[in-house]
Amino acid sequence: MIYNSIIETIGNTPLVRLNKLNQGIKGDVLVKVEYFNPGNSMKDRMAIKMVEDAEKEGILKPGGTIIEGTSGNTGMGLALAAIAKGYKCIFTMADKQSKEKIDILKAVGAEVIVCPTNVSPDDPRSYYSVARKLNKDIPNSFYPNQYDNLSNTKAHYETTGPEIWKDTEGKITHYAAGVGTGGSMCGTAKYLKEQNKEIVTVGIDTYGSVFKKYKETGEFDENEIYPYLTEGIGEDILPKNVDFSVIDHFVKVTDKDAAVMTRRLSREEGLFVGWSCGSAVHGALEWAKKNLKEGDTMVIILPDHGTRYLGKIYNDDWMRNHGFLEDKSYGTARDIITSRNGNYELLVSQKNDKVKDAIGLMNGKSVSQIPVMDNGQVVGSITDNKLLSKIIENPALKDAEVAEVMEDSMKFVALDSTLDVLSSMVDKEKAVLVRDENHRVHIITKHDILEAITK
Ligand SMILES: N[C@@H](CCSC[C@H](N)C(=O)O)C(=O)O
Repeated sequence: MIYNSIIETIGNTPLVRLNKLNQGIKGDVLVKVEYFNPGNSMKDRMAIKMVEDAEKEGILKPGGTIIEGTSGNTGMGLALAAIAKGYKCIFTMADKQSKEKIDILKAVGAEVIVCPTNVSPDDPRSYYSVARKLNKDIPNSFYPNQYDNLSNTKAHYETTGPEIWKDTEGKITHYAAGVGTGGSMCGTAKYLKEQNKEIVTVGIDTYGSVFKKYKETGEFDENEIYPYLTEGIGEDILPKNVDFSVIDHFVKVTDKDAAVMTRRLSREEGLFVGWSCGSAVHGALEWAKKNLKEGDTMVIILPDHGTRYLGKIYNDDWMRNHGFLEDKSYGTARDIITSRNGNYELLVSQKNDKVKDAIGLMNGKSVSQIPVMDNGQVVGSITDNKLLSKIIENPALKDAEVAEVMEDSMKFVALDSTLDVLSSMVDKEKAVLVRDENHRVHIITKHDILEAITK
């Protein structure tokens, strides 16, 4: 068969049976290996659809520039579509994404702008905001917005779903996939449920992302949001492509469990896949162990290829430095709080307190950082080293209000965040905060984590 261009080779990826990692699970577990797409990821499917739909609607015109915020894979799909159709590409990416992804995008001629990860989505520096601003400033540019552009879901409704239905001869009973933009999860799930409404769908989420909590409570809980390492799934926004009505269950997977499972997929199944594939398989198998029955068929999507993570999860030093190679199972934020035996004291400063009083409080209790409150809510933080440099520059600040000198709030983490997750966060962050079952806020510092790890 001869194809007219590389984009005609998108889709029709193989379903492969797991032979080792599924030990102890009843039923058949199949994975759909999406790195067989020309851009080595599932995102090729929706990238070409977003481009062709925009052409049809006249939003993308000859000579145009495609601008997108991406964790890398959608960028690659868009870059291939752009090459075939003669467009330019500019991508914005968060600095947590692997260097390989940035290099790959540059290799196919795209311009890449790296933006900070640890800012909120509406901060002008975020990769979402920078993409939107470039789209406003650059004439004849097109911003696909994979998060809210429903062509994303449609691509999977039209291709991924039918392929799975056909290749399993309608025998699929369970479908599992990571949820990032929501397109592959929901487009495929919608198609499959239309063929057989009994099919059960399991969305895989990360710790630090809002999806699972939102599904369970209907509330967008900002306290669920904190930085995580896994690339390509999880979110701090609710994309329009996430249709919660077609996702029956969510399972959260830690960065470490995902990384370890990804390496096992390579070594035990010969599937050299990317990090979120480990999340999908770890979460799906955890769910399958409890719920799959003899005769069931589960299909799990493996979104991308392992080459993109050679410097991270496939690098032993990187894994060791993140505590991911250790065998021992870690305690959690809950354990740290329990070990305080009910001795509860959260030192805080109020937004309107005088700076000199806040310093007095920190000195008196020998602490180096405290949250700042306003009306019972955490609104910021002060740390001794930043405060010191500000006061040296301007001694009059001693008499100012704390609001004038405070920094961003410490991040909230989940009560069941493991110490490995906590330690990777306090590397970048100050201390972190956690709410217990009684909604009391506790602070966890680097010192607390070290003590818990060495106990
Ligand atoms: N917030 C996520 C990325 C969400 S999906 C983006 C998509 N996979 C892409 O390739 O652009 C993250 O933290 O990686």
